[in-house]
Amino acid sequence: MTDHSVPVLRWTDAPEGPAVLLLDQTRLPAEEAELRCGDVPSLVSAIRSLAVRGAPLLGIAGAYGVALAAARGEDVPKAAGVLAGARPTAVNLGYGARRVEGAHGRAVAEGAGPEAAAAVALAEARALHAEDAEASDRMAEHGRDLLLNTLLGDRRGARDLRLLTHCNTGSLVSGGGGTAFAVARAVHRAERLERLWVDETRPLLQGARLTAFEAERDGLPYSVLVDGAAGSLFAAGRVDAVLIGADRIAADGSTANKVGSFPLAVLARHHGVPFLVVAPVTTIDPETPDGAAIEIEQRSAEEVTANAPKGAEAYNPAFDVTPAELVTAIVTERGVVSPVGRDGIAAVCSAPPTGASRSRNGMMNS
Ligand SMILES: CSC[C@@H](O)[C@@H](O)C(=O)COP(=O)(O)O
Repeated sequence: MTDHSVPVLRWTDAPEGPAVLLLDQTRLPAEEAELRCGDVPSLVSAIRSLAVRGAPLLGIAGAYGVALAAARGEDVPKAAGVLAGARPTAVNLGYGARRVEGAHGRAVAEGAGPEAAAAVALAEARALHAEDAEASDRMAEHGRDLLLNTLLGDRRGARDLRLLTHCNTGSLVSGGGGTAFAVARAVHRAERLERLWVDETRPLLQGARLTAFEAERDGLPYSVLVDGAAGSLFAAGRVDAVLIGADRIAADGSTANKVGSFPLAVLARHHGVPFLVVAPVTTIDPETPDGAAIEIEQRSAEEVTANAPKGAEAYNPAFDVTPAELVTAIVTERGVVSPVGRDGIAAVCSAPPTGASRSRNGMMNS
């Protein structure tokens, strides 16, 4: 995993009181600066500005945010609601906030005083943080084995892999090594990565600024490309698989991820290339029946109109939805879902938390 001189996210009790400390991702790669969020409004602002971002890390931030409200003696359900709504698409944010709210509420119901209940909330946030780190390791193993042994092992022979990724999905978005990027890193450590193609990821450049930063740090061979160049790479036969993360996976396997992911899935299908989604089970939302039901965050026009005439209007969705039928497999910490559909999604959701992958109900061993 990438070592950051400033930790991606940590809790502090001292000296000025409890706070969530963040590596400010808006300032990368130029500067590794720490941002102190001493109350829920400042954390919500950091979430909205993408100082802290990426689905699993948003879950961790939401969890610590609720612990922060509890430590400050504030209205915990209200804080959880505000945090959960700060960005609508990434389901982990609400999951983390609501999980800690639940632990705090149960402690209060059992008679805990404010300090004891706040300690329970913090312990729950820490547990979620540790679980996410563990999940990264398992996803990396499952994804690497799926690529090297199952999907591409026979077809590609001994040739090393050219993997294409979009947005940023490494240790900057996780308590551990990340999701899709963690798989690329594992392939690299297996000495089977020829190249990681890094989409720059318009408009906020999470690929060019953040994934390239992580690839550089971890020594992966990589190239940055503008998002629109992916088609010519596929046409030239220079992509062996696409790896992306997810912000929300619906019950049918349809996947919301950074805008520009869906066109990659179409390209991958056209060229017969596997398209893999790598995400922890916490990113699956069984309450969302299908892709059409996923709320897509719309962002400000200013993010895309810097070079347009004054007053230009914009269409700026943060995410798009890839239909389940275009996803070759979903790699989770509990195993791999393939084919992707309701049965496989239901099976992985009910699999034991650290269990090995299974070979029934649409899940296959990797
Ligand atoms: C493991 S991260 C998966 C997704 O959260 C990631 O691909 C993504 O789209 C992040 O979007 P962002 O708007 O930068 O938070």
